[in-house]
Amino acid sequence: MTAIEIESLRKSYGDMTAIADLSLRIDDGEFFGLLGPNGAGKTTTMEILTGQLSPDSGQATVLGADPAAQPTVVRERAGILPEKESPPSFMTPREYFDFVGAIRDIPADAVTAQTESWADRLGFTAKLDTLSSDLSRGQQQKVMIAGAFFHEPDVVFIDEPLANLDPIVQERVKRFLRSYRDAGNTIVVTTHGVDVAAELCSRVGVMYEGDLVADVRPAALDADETLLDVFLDTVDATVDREEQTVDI
Ligand SMILES: Nc1ncnc2c1ncn2[C@@H]1O[C@H](COP(=O)(O)OP(=O)(O)OP(=O)(O)O)[C@@H](O)[C@H]1O
Repeated sequence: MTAIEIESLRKSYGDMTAIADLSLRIDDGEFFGLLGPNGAGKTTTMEILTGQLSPDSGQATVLGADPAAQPTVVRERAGILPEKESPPSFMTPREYFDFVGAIRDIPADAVTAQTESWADRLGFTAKLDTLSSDLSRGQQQKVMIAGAFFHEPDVVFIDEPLANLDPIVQERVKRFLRSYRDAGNTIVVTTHGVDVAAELCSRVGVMYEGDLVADVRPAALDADETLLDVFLDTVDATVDREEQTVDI
């Protein structure tokens, strides 16, 4: 089954083309990584898939629903962790989780169980009743990760999941993400961490100037080839091709 389908997607900001004719299919149960240099269009793609932005043309569907036309359908079934998002400064993590539980319609006892289990898993039990404004950036990131999974979404969109986390917590988050995918869920991450993508993802798409320029299965790479090699070679080859086109 297809979890995410993108067909001839285009999005510009004024004269700036952020997404140029992007097509991509992600199957149920894939752990998909979106890589690309700064400005490649990764965040714009994620924002379209999560219903935060409408495309200029083309189609995108998430679990069969159009995020632009049916944003609440997508938000109900998807977990979203945008880049640089923090829990509200005026709430404690416990209050934030109660809030997430309320808007997600999760029974109170399940919210309590999830709160305790996530605080234990990521090591912030002692901070559950501290105002978020008094948490470190990494502690805030832990709270946001937990909140994205509270309603056990079928599809999760995560921007830089390991940002600001110490190495011990990074390992715990990686282990959790693998187990979540092994349970049949679909995960889409955007990251600049090529090593992280190689380690976690079953499939990696490389974007450059709004287009997909490589589609790689890290496990299928030759022993003497790394994902970083593929990434650098693909981007270099695309830049060369464009420069030649301009010369002609
Ligand atoms: N609101 C906006 N207004 C104008 N231009 C924008 C806006 N948002 C993004 N862009 C431009 O669109 C292009 C794609 O941006 P996007 O944020 O999707 O890239 P990205 O791959 O996520 O980059 P990064 O890795 O740096 O986060 C960039 O050239 C960016 O400057």
